[in-house]
Amino acid sequence: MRTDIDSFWIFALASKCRAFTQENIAWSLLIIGLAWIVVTLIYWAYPGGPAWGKYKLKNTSLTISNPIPGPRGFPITGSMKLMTSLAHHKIAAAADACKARRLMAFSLGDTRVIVTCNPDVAKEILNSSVFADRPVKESAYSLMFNRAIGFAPYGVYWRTLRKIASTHLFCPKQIKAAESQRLQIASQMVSTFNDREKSSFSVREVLKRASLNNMMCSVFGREYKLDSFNNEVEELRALVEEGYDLLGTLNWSDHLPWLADFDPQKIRFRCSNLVPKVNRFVSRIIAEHRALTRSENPDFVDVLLSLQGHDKLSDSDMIAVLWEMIFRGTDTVAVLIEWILARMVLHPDVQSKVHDELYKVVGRSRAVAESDITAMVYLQAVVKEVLRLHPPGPLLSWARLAITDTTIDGYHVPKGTTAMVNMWAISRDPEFWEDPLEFMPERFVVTKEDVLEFSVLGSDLRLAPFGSGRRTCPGKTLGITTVTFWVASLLHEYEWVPGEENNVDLSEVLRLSCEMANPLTVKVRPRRSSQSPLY
Ligand code: HEM
Repeated sequence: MRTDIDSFWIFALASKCRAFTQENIAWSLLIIGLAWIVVTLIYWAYPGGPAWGKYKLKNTSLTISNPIPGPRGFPITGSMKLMTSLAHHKIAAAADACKARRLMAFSLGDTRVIVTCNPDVAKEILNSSVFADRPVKESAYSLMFNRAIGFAPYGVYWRTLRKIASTHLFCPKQIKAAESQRLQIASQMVSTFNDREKSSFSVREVLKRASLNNMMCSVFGREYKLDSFNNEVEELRALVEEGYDLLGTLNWSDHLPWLADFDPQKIRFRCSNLVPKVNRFVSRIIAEHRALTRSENPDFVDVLLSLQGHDKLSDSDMIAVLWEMIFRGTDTVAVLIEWILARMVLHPDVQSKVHDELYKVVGRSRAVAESDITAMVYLQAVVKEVLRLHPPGPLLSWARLAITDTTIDGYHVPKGTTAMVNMWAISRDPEFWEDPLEFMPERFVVTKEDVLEFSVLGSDLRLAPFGSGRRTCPGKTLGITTVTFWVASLLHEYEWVPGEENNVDLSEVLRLSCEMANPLTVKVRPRRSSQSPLY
């Protein structure tokens, strides 16, 4: 009330004062507007665009050597356009145009970003403790991912989760324990495809369902048949789909904070609708586990419930961790298998070499077992070659965040900068790969005794589709085991040929993972005359 009276007197006085004429107010606004435009243009003129210019101008006392080269983009928004559809292609093209493949700077609104298309610089970034944090998007916060491994800030809580993951969830014993479940799902996939033998069909639906069922079993201990409809699976599928969409969307409010109140893309609104549903779903499963006595084969919920002392998690943290596992483990695996099958259809000569290897290692009389995979050198090379040309996370899925000021490739990188690695560009670079666009699994087959096997698990940054360093993918062994075994089973049972339309379209679409833009359509021909069940 008092404030209203004060403002009344101020306006009354101002109206009497000659300085506050309409003309003067208009001039003042014009000058302020012009000053704002000038400052905006000065920010924008700096290499890398407005966010980098703002940093430079606010830190004039810092003697920052030469700036990191990069596109300016637009004033205020910077290079948002780089992050819309197929960001990995656009970023690589921009890096070429700016001659900045080693390190390029750009702005996403107020966010300073660096990106590299070079393996040495990628190693410097990913293996540095300075970049052990992640920039957290609003959607990730809203969807509780800041309490799960992927987006938890670097610190004690994140370290505890990583320790739990490596000692309990992804340890060799736990992966081995889920072998029979993978075998059963492989068998169900084979039967499903057998029913579709006569005509061409899309494989995506079956792969996504198989992958979701696999994660439902590992995480929640739920076993579902691939060909039967189940409300619980459908419910979870819808929740996961909505989550993918939200996390995969570039949220303008993350980079232009003044937009946040308006929620222009309705991301906050959709997240707030989704979270209670996820909470209800996962809480119900946790409650059921609490009510039961421990099973012999513990699932992830059992493992988390059994933790004691410092490692014990609250229910809400458990929900976040379990939800993330379903989320991360489902689409990466399905997306990668679809790319592998597409390449098999496109390169029948390579497919027949895998068939030969299957014949030698497994024979025709029995199904593939996981223990056969170690002897299948050529199949493993095929998986690596597909990871090289079609990494599910071409920009390594989630970026890193600089915790302190640091130096990368001789350039000053300030605290709070987001760092990305364009793995897609690195693994197609002719400087590091011979005939990089050719599909040649042979490049990964060790021929001479003195040549070391190429590991894709993060030690060689020319191909590190699971990332590297402290925040490398904890599910990589599980992921690669599942993919290789399922592909071996599918190729052992069938020959994969083009569908009626006779075309395999390798165009990509980048959501949370990089998928085939047009789902693969195929026909199958059984290879083993008597279709003996696998299980
Ligand atoms: C083909 C399969 C997979 C691929 C290509 C893949 C790829 C990746 C990549 C590139 C990262 C970021 C690494 C970095 O920043 O250095 C990541 C992180 C992560 N992945 Fe995977 N992943 C796969 C399977 C899985 C599976 C099966 C799970 C779990 C069930 C999983 C759970 C995670 C988690 C929790 C993180 C976050 C780690 C952290 O921030 O500490 N991933 N993954």
